[in-house]
Amino acid sequence: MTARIISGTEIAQKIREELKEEIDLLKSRHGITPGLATVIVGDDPASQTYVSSKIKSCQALGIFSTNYPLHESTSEKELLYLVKTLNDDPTINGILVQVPLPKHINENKVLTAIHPDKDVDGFHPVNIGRMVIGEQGLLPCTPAGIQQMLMRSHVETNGAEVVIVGRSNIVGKPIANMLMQKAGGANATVTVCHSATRDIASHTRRADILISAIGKPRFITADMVKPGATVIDVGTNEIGKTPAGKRILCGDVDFDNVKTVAGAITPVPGGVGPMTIVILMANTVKAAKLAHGLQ
Ligand SMILES: Nc1nc2c(c(=O)[nH]1)N[C@@H](CN(C=O)c1ccc(C(=O)N[C@@H](CCC(=O)O)C(=O)O)cc1)CN2
Repeated sequence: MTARIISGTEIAQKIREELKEEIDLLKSRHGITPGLATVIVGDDPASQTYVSSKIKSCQALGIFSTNYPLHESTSEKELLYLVKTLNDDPTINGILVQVPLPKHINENKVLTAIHPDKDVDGFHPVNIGRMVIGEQGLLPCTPAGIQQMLMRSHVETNGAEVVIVGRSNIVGKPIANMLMQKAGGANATVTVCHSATRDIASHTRRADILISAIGKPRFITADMVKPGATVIDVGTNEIGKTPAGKRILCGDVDFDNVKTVAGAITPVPGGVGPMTIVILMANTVKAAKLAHGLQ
């Protein structure tokens, strides 16, 4: 048996088509063009790839985007000043500061300086709080992308055993909360494994839905997966470069072996990654509608 492939590339394309219609209507009926500001500090190649993908996605959809590539030495004070300027800019509905930031900058201080209504990453405590209590807000892109993959692929989540490996602030913790939600959520039973968890495999083998977001290449092996389980691989681990210098990626999951056990699986690349980008686009449109009292 070989697992069904859950293609983030295909699902993201479908969502992009839906968004394009929404954006065209915003423009034709209300004269509104959603605006996204992207901020990147330093020259990390992976971050540059991701921000470039976000900008290209804006251009394809007709979202106004403006990029602020800052030098590695940019001070925290200078970055906070830029964020404040963008908070006050009416043409900008969403602000994205690419993480990780250089060590001399307090990341949480910068991310919480973004106005919650422009926090299209869904990282701000106000949006995290809204998510936890089930109120409308801006959801973090990768967790919301995973939720869309599960919903649109008709993966049964109600009462499902979900095991998440990883407890980061941008994936593990928020996806755990989202999938345990009842109203509008997955209504699942959630376990979160992390660096202090003993015998991780004893948990992963229980999972109907296994989500790995730890950044360890091929960490999840076939013996760690329940036959027929749905496996969501959030890992984007660089394991080398092509002769042309392009990054070679693999996920947290040993895809070639796990796909012989799993019932459904997401690939890397082409799985969760594209969903992160398209949910960012959706959040920017949502923020634009909110700013104009249409949401
Ligand atoms: N401000 C933010 N910073 C970061 C976020 C985020 O959501 N907001 N998430 C991650 C990185 N990330 C988004 O920026 C991200 C990761 C991967 C992809 C993606 O499309 N990956 C492709 C492969 C791309 C490649 O060739 O490297 C895939 O998996 O198919 C998009 C966005 C950390 N920082």
